[in-house]
Amino acid sequence: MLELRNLSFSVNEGNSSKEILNNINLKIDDKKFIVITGPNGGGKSTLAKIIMGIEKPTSGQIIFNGEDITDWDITKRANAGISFAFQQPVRFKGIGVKDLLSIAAGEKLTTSGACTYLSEVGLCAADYVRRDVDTSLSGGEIKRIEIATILARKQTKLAVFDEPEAGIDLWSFQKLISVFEKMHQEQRSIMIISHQERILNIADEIVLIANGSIQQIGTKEEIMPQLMEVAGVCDFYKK
Ligand SMILES: Nc1ncnc2c1ncn2[C@@H]1O[C@H](COP(=O)(O)OP(=O)(O)OP(=O)(O)O)[C@@H](O)[C@H]1O
Repeated sequence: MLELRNLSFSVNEGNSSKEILNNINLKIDDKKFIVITGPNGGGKSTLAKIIMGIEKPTSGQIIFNGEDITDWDITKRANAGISFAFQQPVRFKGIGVKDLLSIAAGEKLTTSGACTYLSEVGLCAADYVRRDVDTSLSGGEIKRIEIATILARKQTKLAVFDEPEAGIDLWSFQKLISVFEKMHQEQRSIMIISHQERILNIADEIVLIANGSIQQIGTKEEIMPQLMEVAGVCDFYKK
């Protein structure tokens, strides 16, 4: 499904270059659920942005379903079936929640159709379906609405979520776990960037990224000891 080959990413800082990702090699097979984890600033979000086409790698290749998509723009990648939920979702003044879900679905949704997706992410649909996707929504609300847009995108083959748990209350978090499990059962590939042990628990495979490099790939049992060794990360893994 997705293969990252020798992927590196650097940015210019004054007269020098700062390396953010260094020689990342990773395969995400069809229908796999992988979690990317690791300490703050390790390069996880940058990797997700490179997969979606928001950032361009300095070197390396991205192969999706056998095609080299390294030079494809965001729209082409989205049309090919890659969906992305931002760590901090974008807000749109003047666009309603129902409109946004319709854009994601690629068809004009009925109110009840839009409500189905909102209910799946634990929102009382009637309260939100007529709201705008603007700054009046709380952080947890906009996060869940964005996750609902990914559910509405039926052509999604690979869904990438950047810290979906951020700002989500405990009850809704349990709902989200069910959403990810359902997506997995629907045979979509899922990549979630997360610090949450309950998300690590349901992954097929966990990738530990620190200092811009993949440190280890394995099951939760294999990864946990190394995870705890990576300086300063222990506090982030809350049960
Ligand atoms: N455009 C940029 N210019 C300069 N530095 C950048 C740029 N983009 C990312 N970085 C730096 O690269 C590092 C990796 O950032 P990234 O957001 O990918 O980390 P992360 O692993 O997702 O962290 P977190 O867990 O805190 O979300 C950070 O030190 C960040 O400040």
